[in-house]
Amino acid sequence: MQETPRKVFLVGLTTSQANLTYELEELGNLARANNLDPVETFTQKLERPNPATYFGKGKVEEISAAVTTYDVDMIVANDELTPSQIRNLEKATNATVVDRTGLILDIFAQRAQTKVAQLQVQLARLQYQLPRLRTSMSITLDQQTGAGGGGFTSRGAGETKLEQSRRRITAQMVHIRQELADLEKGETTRSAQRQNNDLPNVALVGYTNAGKSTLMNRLLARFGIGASNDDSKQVFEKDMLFATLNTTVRQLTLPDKKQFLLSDTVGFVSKLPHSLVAAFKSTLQEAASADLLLHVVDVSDPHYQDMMTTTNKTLQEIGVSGRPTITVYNKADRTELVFPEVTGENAITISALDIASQDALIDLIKQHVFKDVAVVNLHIPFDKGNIQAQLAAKHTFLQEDYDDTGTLITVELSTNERETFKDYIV
Ligand SMILES: Nc1nc2c(ncn2[C@@H]2O[C@H](COP(=O)(O)OP(=O)(O)OP(=O)(O)O)[C@@H](O)[C@H]2O)c(=O)[nH]1
Ligand SMILES: [Mg+2]
Repeated sequence: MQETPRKVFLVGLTTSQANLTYELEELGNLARANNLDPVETFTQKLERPNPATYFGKGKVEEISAAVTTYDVDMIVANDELTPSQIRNLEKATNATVVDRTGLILDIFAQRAQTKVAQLQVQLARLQYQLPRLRTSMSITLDQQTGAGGGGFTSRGAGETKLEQSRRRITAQMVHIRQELADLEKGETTRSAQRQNNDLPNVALVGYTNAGKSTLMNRLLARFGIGASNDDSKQVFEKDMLFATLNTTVRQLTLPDKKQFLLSDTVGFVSKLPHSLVAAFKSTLQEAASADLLLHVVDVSDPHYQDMMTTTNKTLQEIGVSGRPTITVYNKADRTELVFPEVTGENAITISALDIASQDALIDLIKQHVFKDVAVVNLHIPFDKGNIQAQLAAKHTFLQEDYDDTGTLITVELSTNERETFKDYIV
């Protein structure tokens, strides 16, 4: 059963580049996803954060007073704070201070389903926790990760105890890295096998909650193996932040037998902690090696442009750049926009829930990933029936005829396939 949400303050700074309205709305969503209830927001305009207390002195006093008035015991900060900023703010306000990074790590920890995701998140948390052992948040983290055994509850705890915790965490990190390396070896093999498969690889990427998994499921229901009869191939979709943490790859077969692989990936949010970005780099290999990215955008969100910028920045950070991309403006059913509508070579407005939209998107994907196909004529001797079967499994023949020695086939082949079957091309 869900406990009553804990009341918190959201606090943030307007620095020169920040879009604080967008970031605070996002922070509120992150807080709510952690069962926190933001009751008030405090902001201040500063060139850069105060190195000691994040806010200036006056603001800290204002917040301290409000902590008493509102009877709030937790403050959520919009940036990643330094360990000493957290400690000083906690001392001044008498409340627990959590930063954006801590919140995101907690959500990921709750959502992680697979062994790899769990280890990656745990590693990221320990890395975050290590320099923060003397903040009150680390006590909660301790209990959750079992890292420090929930050992010290007062800030005056002895250096030895602190040293012990540090050592334990470091040892745990070494262990997890080893376990991950072992697990990833298996994953690399699988991914290499897929590459041999020769099928174009299309990856769904985008901001969290944009509708990536929904789109994947709708397309799978129609074009997946076994199609709608097979629910086990469906991925998890839900109206929540970070519903998906691990990458799923599925094969789609279109009515004309053209095939491609579609992968669903973790969603992004601004200021995604570096430790998590690093941790999920390997999970995001599918996106990095994709022939085509579908950048899914929730166009019904007033902040969708900021979300697009966030996604592009994150992709760059994980080393995915210069990939051919289609921007998919999704959830148009919640707006006044016309859909489905192709708006240029690389953009389309759709609703993932709408069949006509799915078809229009598939057409656009085909134009991109099968653009190297060409019509060829093949002559296959009668004793090479296996070659003909191989082709028939993947293609609808445009024409089929016979002569004395074999079958004459007209079919669309990709560059790779034209190479494979070059002996039969006439
Ligand atoms: N109205 C409407 N809702 C949609 C559409 N696409 C997705 N949704 C809803 O949006 C919510 C989030 O969808 P998901 O598919 O889980 O989003 P995601 O991009 O996979 O999110 P993460 O896994 O968190 O990154 C769900 O409640 C969906 O039903 C759409 O085209 N129209
Ligand atoms: Mg998802």
